Amino acid sequence: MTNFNKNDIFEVEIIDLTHEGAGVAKIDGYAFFVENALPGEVIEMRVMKTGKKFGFGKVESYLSTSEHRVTDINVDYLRTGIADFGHLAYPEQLKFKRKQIVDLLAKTAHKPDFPVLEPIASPSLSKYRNKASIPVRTVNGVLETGFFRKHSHVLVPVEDFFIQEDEIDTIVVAIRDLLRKYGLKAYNELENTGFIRNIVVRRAHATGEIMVTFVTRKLSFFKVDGLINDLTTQFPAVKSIMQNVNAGTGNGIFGSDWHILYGQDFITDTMLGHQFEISAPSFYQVNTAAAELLYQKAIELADLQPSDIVIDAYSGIGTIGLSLADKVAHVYGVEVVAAATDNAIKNAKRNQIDNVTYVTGKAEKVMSDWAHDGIKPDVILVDPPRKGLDEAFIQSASHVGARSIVYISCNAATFARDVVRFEAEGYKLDSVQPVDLFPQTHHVELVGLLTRNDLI
Ligand SMILES: C[S@@+](CC[C@H](N)C(=O)[O-])C[C@H]1O[C@@H](n2cnc3c(N)ncnc32)[C@H](O)[C@@H]1O
Repeated sequence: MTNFNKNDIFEVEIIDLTHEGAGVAKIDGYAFFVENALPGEVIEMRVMKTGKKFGFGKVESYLSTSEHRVTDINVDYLRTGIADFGHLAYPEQLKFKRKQIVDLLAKTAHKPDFPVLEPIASPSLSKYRNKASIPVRTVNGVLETGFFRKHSHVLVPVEDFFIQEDEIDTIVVAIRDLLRKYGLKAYNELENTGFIRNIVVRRAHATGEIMVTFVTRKLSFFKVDGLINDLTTQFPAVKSIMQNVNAGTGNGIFGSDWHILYGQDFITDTMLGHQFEISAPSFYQVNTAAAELLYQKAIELADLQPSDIVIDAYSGIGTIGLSLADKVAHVYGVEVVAAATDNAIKNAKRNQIDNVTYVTGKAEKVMSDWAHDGIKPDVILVDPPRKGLDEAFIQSASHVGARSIVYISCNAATFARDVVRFEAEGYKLDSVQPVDLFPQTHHVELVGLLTRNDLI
């Protein structure tokens, strides 16, 4: 076993990538993770840090570079994680994401070589994000907006975020300048002082309407009138300015205290031919055009019949359920964020859809209530957060006899775990279709279809 000291230099070959895009090199079986290094590349690596099981290295020089390397990427995008795969050619990003799903299904669900379909690419490879959550901090005595360096809270000032819509980058810089003009103080998380913690901007992809949320440490907002006047004069597309007060010291962006500073508390977008109100606390997919492809695929896999009862679990503002309601008899949706359910109910009315029922609650509890009430869904569509489904949800969902489960997942690891649980309850995995919602980043999205064994 080699002894490693900080600043030692080794010649190594990169043999793999971690799921977050770092290169992996091994010396005598000991793994080093190296930023900005791709499989096949031979580098001189400087040892930066070592632990019991693995260490971190830095590229000192490239002795050979990969044919799949993108050379004109700003390294700040890799350092901050804004685009941690930005140095890898897009077709290779897709291959890597597919392989991750294949590997996780092999490891966790004991399905070696499951025929995961070729990923559906995102229609846009950059400038696709319709939402930005930008931290505001003081750097060298000046209020700055940017992004934290990976695994840290050191702000790297950034003006061009590469994967966000241009209009969002422009308004973030303008807001930064207005905050400076009005002398507002950036948050200091070490001392829990200062005022502006984050700026959250959401822009409806189809309509161009913009919502700005100022996340502040306290309620009282110095010089807010001038700031709002300047901002709305400069950007007439701003339809909503919100304030969220977060006095906490944790990492969560939003607190629970919301105020309307200007206009309405929602913006409106169009997806798959329907209009959707979106409020600030509600989830809304960040890559609208790719999300439309994902939802279309999910609806296609559901193979809906006019007499079907569908459950849309983790329904957010109703995007999926309302997009399929005209094909079925009734849709029941459940979502834990009340503001999102409120949007879903209004969105149903706005689109003259009356065969839907949306409730606020935890999916695991409401699914069991529905089962007790005798609701017999034909299809259960789930779209949970990264932690996947609760065991209780899988139990109740499996006992109501739905012919299929359409599972949209943003985390292949929890998806693979939940496939095992559904299989124990009599379902079988039929297909897995990755859809790339997050080009240039490590994030993976997929839709899987499970069908009941006894129906085959
Ligand atoms: C990935 S989003 C999907 C939202 C929606 N289907 C869409 O595509 O816009 C997951 C949603 O699940 C909600 N959620 C999280 N935990 C939940 C729970 N235990 N029960 C119900 N909804 C939950 C979140 O608030 C969020 O709206």
